[in-house]
Amino acid sequence: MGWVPPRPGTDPRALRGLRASFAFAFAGLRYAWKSQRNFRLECIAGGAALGLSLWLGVGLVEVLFLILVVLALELLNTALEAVVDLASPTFHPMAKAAKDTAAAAVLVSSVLSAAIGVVLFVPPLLRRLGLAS
Ligand SMILES: Nc1ncnc2c1ncn2[C@@H]1O[C@H](COP(=O)(O)OP(=O)(O)OP(=O)(O)O)[C@@H](O)[C@H]1O
Repeated sequence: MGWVPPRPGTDPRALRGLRASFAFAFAGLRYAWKSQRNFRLECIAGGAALGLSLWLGVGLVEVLFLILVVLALELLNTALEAVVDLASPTFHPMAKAAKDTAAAAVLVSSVLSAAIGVVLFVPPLLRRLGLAS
C-alpha cells in the first residue's frame, strides 16, 4: 500500500486535526474545480444568480441555499464517479446505474433550483424593466 493520509478525526491535537480536515475538503473543492466542467459552470451560474439577486433585491439566503444544494450534489456526484472508476474501471451495469443515478440527483436539484429561481427572479425583474407594476 502507498502513502496513507493521516486520519484527522483521530488526531489527538484537535485543532491540528480540524485544520487538516479543512485542508482535505479544500483539496476536494480544487479537484472538482479542475476536473469537472459542470462544477465550474454551476459555480459561474451561481455567481451570476447571486449578482442578480443583489441587483433585484431577491432574498440572498434563499438564492444561496439553492446554489449550495446544487454544488454540494455535484461534489457528491464527483466523489461517486471517482469511487466507481476506482472500483470498476471496465464497463459494469451497476457502475452505470451508480453514475447515472448520481447524475440524476444533480439534474433533479438543478431543475428544481432553476424553477424556483424563475419564480423568485421573474416578478422583480419584470418590475425592474418596467414591464410590470
Ligand atoms: N465503469 C462504467 N461502467 C458502465 N458505465 C459507465 C462506466 N463509466 C462510465 N459509464 C457511463 O458513462 C457515463 C459518463 O461517465 P463519466 O465517468 O464520463 O461521467 P461524466 O461524463 O464525467 O459525468 P459528469 O458529466 O457528471 O462529470 C455514466 O453516466 C455511465 O452511464
